[in-house]
Amino acid sequence: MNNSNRPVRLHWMEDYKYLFKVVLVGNAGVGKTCLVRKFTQGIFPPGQSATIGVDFMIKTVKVGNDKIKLQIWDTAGQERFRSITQSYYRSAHAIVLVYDVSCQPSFDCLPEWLGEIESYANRRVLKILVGNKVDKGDEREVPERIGTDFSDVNHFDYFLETSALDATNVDQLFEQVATRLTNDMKVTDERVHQYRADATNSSANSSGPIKLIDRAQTQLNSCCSSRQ
Ligand SMILES: Nc1nc2c(ncn2[C@@H]2O[C@H](COP(=O)(O)OP(=O)(O)OP(=O)(O)O)[C@@H](O)[C@H]2O)c(=O)[nH]1
Repeated sequence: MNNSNRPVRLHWMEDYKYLFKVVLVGNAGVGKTCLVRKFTQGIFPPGQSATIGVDFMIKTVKVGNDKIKLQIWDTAGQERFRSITQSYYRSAHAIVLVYDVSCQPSFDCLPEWLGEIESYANRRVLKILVGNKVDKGDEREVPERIGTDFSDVNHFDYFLETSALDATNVDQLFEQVATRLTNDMKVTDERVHQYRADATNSSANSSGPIKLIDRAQTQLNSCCSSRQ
């Protein structure tokens, strides 16, 4: 995660540790808005209309003892909004790519969405694949195994099937996102502290403290860019 994508570290008076941006993408009608509203408001909205451009909602979750704020961006799946939604990829810490298990064409479009992610998102973004509408048992067109295989082959960090209608795995989806991002961030923070401590100790015996800190940062960047 580069500096521009580091989560906002919040002042102590705001009692949460990190704020992460999560962006949902996928074909129109796969259920992105319903997933977000189920998680943030606990409702399945009747007659949900298509999203225009982008919308966002916020929810705070607990990861261990830490409060984590998720800023969840719900993008429009319709092609005509594509240029607007692309601009939201860059600052995302996690991208949730959603298809509808009862709609084969929404699964067939996944490579196109992956192309968008590769073109516009940070290359270390957390990638989650979601097959929604599992409540539509008899109407299923995409077997779970096919979703798992696609996730593995394309190096997603996590795959699960959900239902915004009956709440299957909805909380789990966003809790996984929060947990994984928090854990990644803590590892990065520990490395930064360690390198800074090493650089400070070394500089006590050296005439070039600035260079040592620069070198530590370079090492950190190269070791942190190995994800994916
Ligand atoms: N059976 C079932 N229907 C769902 C589920 N999630 C969403 N729907 C329905 O699918 C339709 C589309 O849902 P939305 O949440 O608007 O889909 P979207 O992906 O946000 O669509 P866009 O905003 O156009 O990109 C609505 O009629 C919902 O009621 C689900 O888990 N199960």
